[in-house]
Amino acid sequence: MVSERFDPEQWEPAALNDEFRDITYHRAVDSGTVRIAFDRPDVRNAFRPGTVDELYDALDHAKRQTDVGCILLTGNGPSSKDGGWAFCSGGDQTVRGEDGYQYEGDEESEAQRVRESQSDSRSPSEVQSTSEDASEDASGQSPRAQASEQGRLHILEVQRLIRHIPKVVVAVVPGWAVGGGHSLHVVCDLTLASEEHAKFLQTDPDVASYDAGFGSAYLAKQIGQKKAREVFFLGKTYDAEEAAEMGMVNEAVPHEELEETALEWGRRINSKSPTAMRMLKYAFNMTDDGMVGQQVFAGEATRLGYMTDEAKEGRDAFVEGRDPDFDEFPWHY
Ligand SMILES: CC(C)(COP(=O)(O)OP(=O)(O)OC[C@H]1O[C@@H](n2cnc3c(N)ncnc32)[C@H](O)[C@@H]1OP(=O)(O)O)[C@@H](O)C(=O)NCCC(=O)NCCSC(=O)CCC(=O)c1ccccc1C(=O)O
Repeated sequence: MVSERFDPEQWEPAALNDEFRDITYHRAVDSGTVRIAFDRPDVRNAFRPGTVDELYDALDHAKRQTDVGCILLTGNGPSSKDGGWAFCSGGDQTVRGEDGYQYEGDEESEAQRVRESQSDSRSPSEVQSTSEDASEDASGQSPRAQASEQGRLHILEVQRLIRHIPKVVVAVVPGWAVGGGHSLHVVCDLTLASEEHAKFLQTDPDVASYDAGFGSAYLAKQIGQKKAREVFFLGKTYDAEEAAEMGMVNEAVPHEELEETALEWGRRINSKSPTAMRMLKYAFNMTDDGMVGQQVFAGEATRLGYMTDEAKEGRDAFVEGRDPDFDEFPWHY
């Protein structure tokens, strides 16, 4: 069983699913929707470094599927220990070291294996680095294979991927969204929550952590400064209805309808124009993302420009060694 509310008739395992240990990755049978789920329910779906690597890989894979328009990010459950539900409870505090979260056990062996296999051809700093885009990794290794001796804080790379992925990412919250898990739901485009079990809580300052980026500053854009400061400074727990009233949850639905509603949202999203949805996501991001936001939006504008006959004339003229002739193209106003 993947998760109690998971309907196996509606999903098939996606590529990479069998390689993952801490997450599951499925694709809907009837729409361009994928479901990526934390799969550590006994620890409220806390993430360790390997979890973050897998999450990055799954998101990066989903990003590249041109027939996928919607990504559901959720948490499997319930806990086999006490029946509790969670979206994600943030960084696994049991593996937190002095400079970040540590790979452990077989993750360490993986780190050692990767270091040994790469030591002939790469400097130590290269071995420890990751790029935001897996395809840009000089070694050709997936981020999953980049287990490091150093502590990691790379959930922020996942946050940036969610922010820039040209698809709609929906946080589907069946239980606790806490600490770094709360920040993840904040950075997702939409949040759908279980009426009965979803709970939203920021414990970052309790464990001397601080997401000073999207987790706090972007949250304040969603729910206002006073409320966002309350979330962090008082550490109150909010249920799904309260979170919806605050503006950080789009809708609260009965727990047993959560996954079906999420799939229905996926179908609605996939029925819309991919270009329009991509441009809208980047438009929403742009005002908060500074020059990077402008660059991402501008890149898509350039892509649209390249698709025109006008752009083809510019390219063809260069390739054919002649002056371009733009006379037939109007100066639109
Ligand atoms: C989530 C709780 C509120 C749930 O409470 P409750 O329902 O009473 O259940 P518990 O009995 O407490 O928990 C059940 C079981 O799960 C274990 N567990 C829960 N959360 C974690 C966790 N985060 N790490 C490890 N283990 C966890 C718990 O110990 C129990 O185990 P048993 O063996 O059964 O006893 C409550 O559990 C809770 O408050 N959890 C801690 C939440 C927390 O503080 N999370 C960390 C916040 S900091 C963070 O997430 C990192 C931030 C971050 O990502 C980041 C920030 C800035 C820069 C970079 C980064 C980055 O990249 O990491």
